[in-house]
Amino acid sequence: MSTAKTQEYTIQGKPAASGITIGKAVIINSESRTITPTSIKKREVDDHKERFLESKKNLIAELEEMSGGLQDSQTADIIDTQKQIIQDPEIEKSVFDIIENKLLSADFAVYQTYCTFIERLKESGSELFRQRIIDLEDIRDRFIAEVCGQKNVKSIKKGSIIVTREISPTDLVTYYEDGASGLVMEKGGTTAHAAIIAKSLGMPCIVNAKRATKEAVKNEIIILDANEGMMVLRPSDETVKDYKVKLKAQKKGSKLKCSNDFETTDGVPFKLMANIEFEAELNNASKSGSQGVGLLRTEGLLFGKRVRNSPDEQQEFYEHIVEGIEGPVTIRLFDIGGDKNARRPHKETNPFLGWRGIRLLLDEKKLLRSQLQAILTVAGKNPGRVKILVPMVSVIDEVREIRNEIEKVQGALLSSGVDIDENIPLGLMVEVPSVALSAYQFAREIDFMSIGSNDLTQYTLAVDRGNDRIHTLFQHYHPSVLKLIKMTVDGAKKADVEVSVCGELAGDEIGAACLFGFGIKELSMVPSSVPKINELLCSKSAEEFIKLADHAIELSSSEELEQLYGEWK
Ligand SMILES: C=C(OP(=O)(O)O)C(=O)O
Repeated sequence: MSTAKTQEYTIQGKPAASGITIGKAVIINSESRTITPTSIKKREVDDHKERFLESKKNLIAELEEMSGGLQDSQTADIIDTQKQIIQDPEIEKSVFDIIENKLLSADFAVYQTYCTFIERLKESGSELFRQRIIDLEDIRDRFIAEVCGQKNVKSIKKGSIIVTREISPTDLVTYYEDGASGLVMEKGGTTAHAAIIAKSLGMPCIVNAKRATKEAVKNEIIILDANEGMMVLRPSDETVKDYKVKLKAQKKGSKLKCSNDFETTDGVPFKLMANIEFEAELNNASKSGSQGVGLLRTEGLLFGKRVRNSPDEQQEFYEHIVEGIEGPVTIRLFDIGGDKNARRPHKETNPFLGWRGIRLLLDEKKLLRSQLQAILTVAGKNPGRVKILVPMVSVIDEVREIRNEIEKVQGALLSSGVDIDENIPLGLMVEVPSVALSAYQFAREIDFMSIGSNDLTQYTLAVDRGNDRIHTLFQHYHPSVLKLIKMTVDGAKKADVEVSVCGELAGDEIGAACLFGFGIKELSMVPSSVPKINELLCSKSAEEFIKLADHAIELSSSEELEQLYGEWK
């Protein structure tokens, strides 16, 4: 609900992806727990019933996809129960009754129906029904997101600015492909997954914009100035005029290509790579001048309306990426869990510390093997170009087990006459402090290491990277994070293994300068950051970066590093 403000005013957030855009607001309220009743006309009844049935079909299909990839019987049971609930004729009867007889919208009909059932179960006080309640709440929220999602996707016009509490990366890409030009999120920090994708797509984005969905009005023109971390509501004609001038300058000034060679003033070479997840990012990645893909996130293949998880579908995707860019492509195995769990059946109290990344894949062998089969087939066709990266490693056995799995799948491919790349490099993400602290021991087991500074920061500082209440504590320049990075470099060097960084720190000026100073010669980042980091690393000698890094590691806080950098630069 909007306030009665009629004058221009701004909402301040935090810049997550730079740029300015002017467009009509599209409000997406992804927090669907309280839905207010919306009346509909008699002639709209069929449309709303149809919307319900369509959403039901999509949810069932999604659950079936999920159970196709999952093996453990507990998970299969939960999925089965959820399917039964969705297909329960009582639910459909109640939803239709609300739509037809009370003339209320499909999202509210779903909401009220599920809430009534949940209340009944709660009243029974039975411990046995507890899991049922969780299932019902989960389905209710997904159902509403699905019903509303269809409505919202249809109403997106080219140039629209998405204003939402939070959004999944796959939904964001869908809106981007429909022409959305910017993103305002009420929740999240600058390393929330959707914010990273927005940056990669070149969409201006701010996070932490309090009350944005309440204050912005659907279809009203707003200005998103992500350089200043704010959005302007009800802008005056004069403000719009000023911003149009800024927009023109932005178009002229946007530089997508590196203008320097990839070496410092004293000739020390470095590599700058791109982080991508969707085909939509490929164009920016190759235009940016990056020397390959240092991180291909693959979770997008499993969620939302883009599900493509069979080996053939995955193979097509990986091939498209490998063909679409020059240089090596590092494919990270599915990193499901944490904030990338929108459609997972298990609810966990601490998802970031739970069933995530490699932990999940080693339990879900069918899913793991289908991905390995696809990657290894593409690697066989493009020898020397594909690397495999393992997410969320915390103990050494996980690395050994995954190597074993790779060998098994390679054996099966060879016996069916498929070429393989026998020397495909296997690397691990350094995200958990246990790996950084024992870097040498881990490095001996693998071919390369890639530091995921986003997760390494969250696990070192015990700060949920997406939690807006504590976002100021998420400090990737924190001396303890830098010390762990340095320890990783030292351990890897002893084992003669290369280290790169693929977290946001690599695309950040202060971060990149220190990382290079620590001796890290490969940095992977959102494509739009490549030219800026190239310019920075080409502007000084390796010795100067080393001096900065040596000094940085002795500091006591992030603020001190920012100050030091200002003086150093
Ligand atoms: C690159 C990283 O992974 P994610 O996809 O979780 O941001 C990281 O944690 O730094």
